[in-house]
Amino acid sequence: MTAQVLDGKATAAAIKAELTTRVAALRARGVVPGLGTVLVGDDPGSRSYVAGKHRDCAQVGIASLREDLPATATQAEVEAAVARLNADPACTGYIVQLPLPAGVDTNRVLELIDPDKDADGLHPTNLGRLVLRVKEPVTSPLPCTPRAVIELVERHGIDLAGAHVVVVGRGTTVGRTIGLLLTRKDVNATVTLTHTGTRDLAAHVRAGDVVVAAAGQAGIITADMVRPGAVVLDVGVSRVSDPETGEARLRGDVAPEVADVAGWLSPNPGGVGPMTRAMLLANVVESAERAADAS
Ligand SMILES: Nc1nc2c(c(=O)[nH]1)N[C@@H](CN(C=O)c1ccc(C(=O)N[C@@H](CCC(=O)O)C(=O)O)cc1)CN2
Repeated sequence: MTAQVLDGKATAAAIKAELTTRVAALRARGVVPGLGTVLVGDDPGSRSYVAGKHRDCAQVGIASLREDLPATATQAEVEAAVARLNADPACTGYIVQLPLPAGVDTNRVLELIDPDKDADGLHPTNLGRLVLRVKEPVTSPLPCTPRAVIELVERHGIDLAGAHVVVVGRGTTVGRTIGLLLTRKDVNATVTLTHTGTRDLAAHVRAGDVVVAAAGQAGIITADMVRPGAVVLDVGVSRVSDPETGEARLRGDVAPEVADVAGWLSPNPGGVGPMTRAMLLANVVESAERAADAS
């Protein structure tokens, strides 16, 4: 079997085209959505993701604002950047790029974000809303990567209702939050959350109709662990050095041979990553629409 491709690049492009129309409609009402970013340090991955977010904003007509701080920034300096974006009326939503350098308390920073400007859906108030609203629509931003996974699968015509989804990894941006979305009534999947402490990971993964690999460990999901025909989403990214050239290369959590077994597979790059960026834009547009409708 050769897996069909869950094409994140093409799907994200279609979503961005839809959002461009919605942003134009907001601008016609005098509302200009503005995304802010807080980037601390010079991690090449984080720098490139933030640059991509600003490029996306320019493409769809969202204004963008940057708070770039050095790796030596103190907790107080990071908190001051958050306070500036909270107070800036031109910023309708913003994100703090993760991970933050060691020495900065991530949870403390996330808690200081104005929940109404939380474009990542990672503020405790917004996560709490997601916990409480199982049946009714959620009218607050949703975590971008979990939303990206679900949107990518559904836009390829795959129904998640009743499916057994096995999630590998318990990080803040994906593993801990994706189950909250997948088990909502409108998605109706059943979720197993696995992590580094899980005994016999392979047996759990093999039981999945859908596998979400978000452990950040290159090639952890091998072909023998995947049920033939399963839907596999490769979310994790690791930078590994090429043994021959020594150059840094990006590798996903899913070994290439999984394509011979899976029914559907998201490429990495070109799968969940571009969709994560598209869902961030969707969060910003939806928040601006809600605010405009309320005023
Ligand atoms: N505040 C947040 N921090 C982080 C998040 C997040 O959702 N919010 N997720 C990840 C990083 N991330 C977004 O911030 C992200 C990762 C990857 C991509 C992407 O488009 N990747 C490309 C490949 C890019 C490359 O070649 O380097 C792809 O998959 O095709 C976008 C966003 C952690 N931090």
